[in-house]
Amino acid sequence: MRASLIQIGVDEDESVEARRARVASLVREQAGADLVVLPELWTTGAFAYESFATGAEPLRGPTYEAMAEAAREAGVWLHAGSIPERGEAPADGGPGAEGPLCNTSLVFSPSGALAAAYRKIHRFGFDKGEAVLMGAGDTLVTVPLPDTTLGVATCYDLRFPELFRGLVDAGAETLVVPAGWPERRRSHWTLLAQARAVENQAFVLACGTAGTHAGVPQAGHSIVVDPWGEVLAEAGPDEEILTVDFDPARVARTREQFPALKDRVLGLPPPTV
Ligand SMILES: NC(=O)CCC(=O)C(=O)O
Repeated sequence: MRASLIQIGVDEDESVEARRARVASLVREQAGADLVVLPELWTTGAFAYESFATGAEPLRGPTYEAMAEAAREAGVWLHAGSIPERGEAPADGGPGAEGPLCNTSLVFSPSGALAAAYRKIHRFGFDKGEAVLMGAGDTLVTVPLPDTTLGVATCYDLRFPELFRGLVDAGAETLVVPAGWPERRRSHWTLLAQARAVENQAFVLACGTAGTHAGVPQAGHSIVVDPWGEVLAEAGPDEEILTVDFDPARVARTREQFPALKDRVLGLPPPTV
C-alpha cells in the first residue's frame, strides 16, 4: 500500500480559499497512491482560535466539496484532515441560534463519497481554546479499506491510549492521526506515535502541519511507524509530501508472532488500601 501524507504549511499570509485550491491540487497529484492523508484544521490552523467561528463550514461545505472532487479525480482514499464544522442550529433555538462547532475529520473513498466523519473526542486547551470553543465527539470511527482497516483519531487524542485500544478492539490495523502539533512539544509527538504503534501492533500514519499560525510554530515531522515501533519515514519541519510503501499484512503477522494483545487483563478491581 502506498500512502502520501501531505504536511501542509499553514501560515496566515495565505487565504483559506487559496490554501484549499492548493491542497486540492496537491491531492490530485497523488494519483497512484492508495491513501492520502492531510493534517488537522489545515484551513484555519489548529491554534487560530479566533478563526474557528469565522472559518467554520457545514459538513458538506466548500472543503468537503473540494476534497471529494480531488479524491475522485486522483482515485485515492483521502483522509482529508479536519475542518471546523458548524452543526445545524437547534430547531427551537430561536432567531440567530447557531449549531455547535466540532473539529471534524472527513474520509473520502476513491469515488469521492464520504466514507466517514470523525468528531475529535479529546479537545485541546484545558480551560481555553479548542476545549471551550468546540464540542466533543463521542463516537469511535473505523473505516474499512480493501487491504486494511483505518482507525481515526485527531492530534491531542494521541495522548489517550484507551481511545486507540477502542479502535483496535473495533478492528483497526492502521491508525491515522491528522494533527496541528506545536514545535514546542515535538518530542512528545514522535514518542507518542511510536508508543501507539508498539502497544497496538499497528501502523501509525501521523500527519502534522508546517509553518506558523497564531504565533505557534508547528512541528512538521509527520511520521509513519510500523507495528514494531520502527519509524518507516519522517518528514522535516517544512511543507513536504511524505510518501511511504507499507505492507498492511505485517499487522496480522506481528500480532501472531508476538501475541501481546492477547495477554490483556481487563476489568481489574481497584487497589485496596
Ligand atoms: N491541536 C491539538 O490537539 C494540539 C495538541 C497538543 O499541542 C499537545 O497534545 O501537546
